Amino acid sequence: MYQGFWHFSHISYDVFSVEAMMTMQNTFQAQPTDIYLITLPKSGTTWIKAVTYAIVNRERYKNSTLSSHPLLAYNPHKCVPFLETEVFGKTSVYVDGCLPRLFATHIPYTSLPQSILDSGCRIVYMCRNPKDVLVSLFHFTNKLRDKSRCQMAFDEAFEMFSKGIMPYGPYWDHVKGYYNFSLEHQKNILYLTYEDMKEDTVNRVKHIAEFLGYPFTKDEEARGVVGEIVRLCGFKSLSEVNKHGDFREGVPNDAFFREGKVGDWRNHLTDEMTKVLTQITEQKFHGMDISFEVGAHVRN
Ligand SMILES: Nc1ncnc2c1ncn2[C@@H]1O[C@H](COP(=O)(O)OS(=O)(=O)O)[C@@H](OP(=O)(O)O)[C@H]1O
Repeated sequence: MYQGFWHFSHISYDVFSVEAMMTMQNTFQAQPTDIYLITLPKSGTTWIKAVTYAIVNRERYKNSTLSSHPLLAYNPHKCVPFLETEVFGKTSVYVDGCLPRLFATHIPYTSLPQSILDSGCRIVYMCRNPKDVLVSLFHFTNKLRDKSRCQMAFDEAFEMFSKGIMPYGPYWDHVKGYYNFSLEHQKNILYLTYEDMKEDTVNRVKHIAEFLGYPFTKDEEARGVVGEIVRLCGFKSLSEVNKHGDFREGVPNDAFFREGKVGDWRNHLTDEMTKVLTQITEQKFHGMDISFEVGAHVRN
């Protein structure tokens, strides 16, 4: 645990380790044009990476046939790198000196490199109903090939999650950290939920584009560019592209695409588990204008 949050150790995950993050805290230099996509694991990282990549690079690929778009060939995690992997030299496929630099990270607010906060760059934060995060994380870890390290029963996973133990957790503190930051810095951070994005993808995509300074023109809207991006980045399209192969050793591409639905927790949590997580969430988010109910919009 470091600065109130759980992290991997160097032995478990070198570039994502707490040691790597601590090094970066002091040395990483953000640029004002940078864009950071910040999430907790299993909160929509892959989706927001795809959407943002498609928005920001749409001019670049506008003449390419649909089949040559990078998102139809590569996992979105290859198109938008994690900050940690980039800083520690494991470059991704599509980071080739283009501006803006597009990074994703799970680093909690309290440990984010200061230069990111000082640079005035744009941050998109996406969170998701904790119950669905737990379920998604449970399935993901059980899909990893290194079974000895990750296998656990659902009630064990629940126990750990509700105690705050997950990578970059506690869940509630992570969400709250960025929520509080967003109250003071609405120009710099867009706070989204997975549920809102699911419910009204077209308008959310437009909103993200505007926030990032890449608004769709009337002509683009008339040509259906927004709809194309929504389809390209939709669960159906991405899960098809990523049906085979590995993202990295032991992590199959398809592990990032399971159901892509809101509310699958209802198929996993007992009434008692539901009660516990509801209580913790109500208590931790007391006074915050945040809801994961479909139809309830988070501040934007
Ligand atoms: N395009 C798209 N649209 C909607 N939903 C999507 C999409 N891509 C991935 N997913 C679902 O997101 C869940 C994985 O979360 P993350 O992408 O945050 O995982 S990770 O942190 O990058 O490992 C995981 O959710 P669950 O299906 O509930 O497990 C994925 O299925």
